[in-house]
Amino acid sequence: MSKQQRPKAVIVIFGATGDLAKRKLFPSIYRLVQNGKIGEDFAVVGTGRRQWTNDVFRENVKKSLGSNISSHADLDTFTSHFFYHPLDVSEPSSYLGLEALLHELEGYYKTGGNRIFYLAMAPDFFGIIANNLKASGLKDAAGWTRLVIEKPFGNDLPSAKALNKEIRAVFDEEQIYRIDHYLGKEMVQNIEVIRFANGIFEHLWNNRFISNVQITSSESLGVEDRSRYYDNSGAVRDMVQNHMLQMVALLAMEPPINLTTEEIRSEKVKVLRALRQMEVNGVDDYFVRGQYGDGETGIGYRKEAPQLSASKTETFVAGKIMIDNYRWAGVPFYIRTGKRMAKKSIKIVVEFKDIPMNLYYKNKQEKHPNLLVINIQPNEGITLYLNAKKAGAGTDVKPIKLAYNNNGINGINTPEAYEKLIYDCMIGDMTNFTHWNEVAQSWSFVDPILKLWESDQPDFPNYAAGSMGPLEADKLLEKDGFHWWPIVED
Ligand SMILES: NC(=O)C1=CN([C@@H]2O[C@H](COP(=O)(O)OP(=O)(O)OC[C@H]3O[C@@H](n4cnc5c(N)ncnc54)[C@H](OP(=O)(O)O)[C@@H]3O)[C@@H](O)[C@H]2O)C=CC1
Ligand SMILES: O=C1O[C@H](COP(=O)(O)O)[C@@H](O)[C@H](O)[C@H]1O
Repeated sequence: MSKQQRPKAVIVIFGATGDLAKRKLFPSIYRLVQNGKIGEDFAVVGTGRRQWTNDVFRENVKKSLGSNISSHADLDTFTSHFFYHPLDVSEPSSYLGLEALLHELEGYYKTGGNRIFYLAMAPDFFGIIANNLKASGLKDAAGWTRLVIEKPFGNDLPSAKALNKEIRAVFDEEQIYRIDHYLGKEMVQNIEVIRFANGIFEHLWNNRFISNVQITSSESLGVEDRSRYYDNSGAVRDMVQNHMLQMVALLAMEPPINLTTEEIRSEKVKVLRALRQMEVNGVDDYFVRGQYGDGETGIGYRKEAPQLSASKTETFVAGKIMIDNYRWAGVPFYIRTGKRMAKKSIKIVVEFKDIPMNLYYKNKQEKHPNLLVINIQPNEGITLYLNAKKAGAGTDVKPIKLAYNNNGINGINTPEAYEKLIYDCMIGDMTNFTHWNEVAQSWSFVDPILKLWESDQPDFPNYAAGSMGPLEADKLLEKDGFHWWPIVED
């Protein structure tokens, strides 16, 4: 990429002393610079209430990169682009000094007056920050201004609508980048290509040939030091409303008429609109929840922090999602996600229907349906499970697999999701960010689950740390004649 094409901007991170900035944002910006995607024309301004200096901030940025650095000289040059401005976001006067700093940096780094405001903070602050960016004049930059908003966007549909109204009073929809980092994952982006660039799949991609789809995002970690946030959120808000439903939308959408942001988003919205809406008293037929107790891999959720001792927050969700449209009528999309499960894995299994008559199995009850597995993490790739003849005499069958592994050199995955999304924001590509209509439809789908689960008393804990979740999650599929395909690393 020539130097002229590299995007230029000052990136202001609200919440720069927090976990997300440290674990994801700084390392991603570093890699973008290392890979030549951004050049010299950038600066990062970190904010938080902590009274840090530029030097302290730069030390923290360095630490966040761990051992993933090419040389110490490069590192000093890199962190010299980082500046810290202490600020309490709810205090309008604290924004004044920020404008002066941005002005100075824009002159020095020749960023064309382009500004990204990245809100890496709790959602309660999103509206306040947007209003203060307007009141202080910070949003009226000489170049373009973009607002990146972390999830969760609201707490339910009414609060999301209120938040959206507040933000839209300041920013246009085209300036709002609602980030869902799953949309930056290589293999999540690959779903569209696997589907629409392969005749052998696309023609079979419907209710005549697919019996069910299973999407798992299991984590081996618990809530770590995020329990304050997590306990008010739970797995439905934290994972289902956003990441899991986005994967459902990509798997189920119709081919867009072209690859523009508008067309792709609009196809996803159509799927989300077609999700079968549950009544509160019908949720139990479709969704089950869990919370981990003591187990092989650790202590129970309620013991992780004093304020969790009687928590009824779900750390696991499994659900059956029906898409009531022509292509998908009758095909369950099962999802499950949870903390402290047996392993970290993100995987999609597309199970194809059985052939009408089974000539080759010895045992007529035996079934080896064809599966297309999309491995998202930790391995990236696709595996197709087929049946073939056992070598030797006779026509006995054995399942075989064709596997494609997308991992980079030495098993290092392709660019980190945040790296791609920060870059997309810098070049103004909103395709892999969620439009308000997607967010609203997703809340509308999960709201009945939240309503029911907030109103009754669950029997927690109901799964052991290190397991694949509660028995109810297995029963959910068994009653339809299916079972979860085991999570093996293909
Ligand atoms: N961490 C993660 O893995 C992920 C996080 N997210 C989302 O990212 C966002 C941030 O999460 P995370 O980094 O974990 O949160 P943290 O609690 O680690 O960080 C919160 C940040 O907000 C700052 N802050 C809090 N109150 C104020 C205030 N009044 N004025 C100025 N700054 C303030 C804190 O700085 P200080 O203490 O210095 O004031 C800190 O930098 C959330 O929306 C979360 O849902 C999304 C996906 C994953
Ligand atoms: O958004 C979130 O995602 C992470 C899981 O992300 P992954 O890329 O590691 O699959 C989850 O741990 C966190 O609770 C949630 O807020």
